[in-house]
Amino acid sequence: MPCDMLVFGGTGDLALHKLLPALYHLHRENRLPKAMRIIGISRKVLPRASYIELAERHCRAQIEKKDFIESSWLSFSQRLDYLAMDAAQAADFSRLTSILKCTPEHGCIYYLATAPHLFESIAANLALTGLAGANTRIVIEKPIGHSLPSALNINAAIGAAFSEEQVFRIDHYLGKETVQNLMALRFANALFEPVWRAAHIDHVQITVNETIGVENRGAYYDQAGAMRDMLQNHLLQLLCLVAMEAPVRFDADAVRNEKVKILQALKPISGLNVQDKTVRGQYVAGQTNGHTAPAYYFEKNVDNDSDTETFVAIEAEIDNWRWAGVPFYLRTGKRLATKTSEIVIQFKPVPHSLFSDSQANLLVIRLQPEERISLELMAKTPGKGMRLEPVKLDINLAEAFQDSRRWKAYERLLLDVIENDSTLFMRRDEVEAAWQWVDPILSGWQQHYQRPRPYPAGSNGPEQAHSLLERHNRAWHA
Ligand SMILES: NC(=O)C1=CN([C@@H]2O[C@H](COP(=O)(O)OP(=O)(O)OC[C@H]3O[C@@H](n4cnc5c(N)ncnc54)[C@H](OP(=O)(O)O)[C@@H]3O)[C@@H](O)[C@H]2O)C=CC1
Ligand SMILES: O=C1O[C@H](COP(=O)(O)O)[C@@H](O)[C@H](O)[C@H]1O
Repeated sequence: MPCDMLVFGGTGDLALHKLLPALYHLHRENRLPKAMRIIGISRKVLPRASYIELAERHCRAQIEKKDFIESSWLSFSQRLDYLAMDAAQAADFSRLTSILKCTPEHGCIYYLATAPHLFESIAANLALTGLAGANTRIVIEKPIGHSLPSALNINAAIGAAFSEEQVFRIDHYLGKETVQNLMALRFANALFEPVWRAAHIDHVQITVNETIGVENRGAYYDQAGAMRDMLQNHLLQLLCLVAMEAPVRFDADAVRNEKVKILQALKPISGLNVQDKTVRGQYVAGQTNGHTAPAYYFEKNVDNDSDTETFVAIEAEIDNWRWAGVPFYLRTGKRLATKTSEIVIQFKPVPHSLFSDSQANLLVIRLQPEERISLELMAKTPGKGMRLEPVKLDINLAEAFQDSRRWKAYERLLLDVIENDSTLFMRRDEVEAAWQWVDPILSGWQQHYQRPRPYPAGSNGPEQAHSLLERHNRAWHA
């Protein structure tokens, strides 16, 4: 169906760095509906030509030189338009009716790339203006709220204006190729299913380490912290994909039914337990990428006495038959030594070892910086005697599929919205179940763990995050 896309927050960081470059790629590959217009919206008064200049400047910086084709940009820019309005003001929405064609034959996608406090009023005003009909969709960004009550309010307000099928709650980690490959690995190969359970798996690690600090997002981040910014959404979604049962079909409801069961089975962590099961950290000054990075509390728009965590590690457990007794170690943080996102499945050792140097198998699913899947197996070293060493069965996904361009997460997800496929988006009950687990940890922190542990920028995080595993004779995958 032909449609237009309205990007509320069209001059913001997300729109300029992620959404417009992704839409450009889709345009260049002829994936966008023919006459689809992309209309940026924010309060700043800007002529259309200046918006196009702003978009071009950012797209040129984001897109690889070889992919930025002048003629493609020119035709893409013809799709771009801009409207200055205040999305908090109901009266301003009447301006949309004159520029939008919301008919049964022509749809409209509303992408809310604004702060979450605007979500409720935007949804309500779109409905009041008659712009929330069946041919429309609304996309909202994580984090959805900052707690369960606020998420319930946002979901209720969105739900009052749009039906659940029209709502796309985006978590860009689900758009990453290797994350989708995790489903292929688990459910398209007979090999892993028999061993994918407590009897054979010692523990699972999910790591999303970043080298960047809070950049220009201090005002938002200081209110959110690593728990709300990353763990409540991206890491819990990864955990769901590792742990869920096989869905009966690969469709939105079947996949999301299985994911929500995992979130509901997470063993609660609350009260004093947070001191045992979680680690909060905050970076202080240190060396990163050859320069000195300031302490978090000296970053722009961050409170000088901030208690916000820039690092979190958790030992989580899933109370169900498949996973009883298997710890899932989650960690994420900013200003760490390396940018690494990976899922590590540590298998149990063989039940009876014939060889003194045998080690348990390890499956590493690397999302970033490169996409690869590697399985460490024990093998005999050449020559006399039975000396064993781990060797890797290693698939570099970029090399395995050399002929195809690797899609960025937002490209895949934006196309899914356009094609009305919500399989890789979070359903309302998933978001609420995730907050249900996270909220008691946040209140446990307030009462029993207010001060985060300091760690130098450029390090591997606070010492306590290592002790979390070492006390059980385990270690984070290096
Ligand atoms: N940046 C990122 O990488 C990511 C962001 N997100 C989420 O995306 C959303 C946007 O984040 P981000 O782009 O960083 O935020 P920014 O602060 O960079 O951008 C906010 C945008 O909203 C506009 N805006 C603010 N108030 C209004 C208003 N009343 N009416 C109309 N427009 C308004 C701003 O323009 P103006 O002030 O001119 O009105 C600006 O264009 C947030 O929910 C964030 O959590 C999620 C994942 C990653
Ligand atoms: O959602 C977010 O994700 C980014 C990390 O995304 P990645 O794709 O670069 O791994 C993070 O920097 C940001 O704080 C957070 O809001």
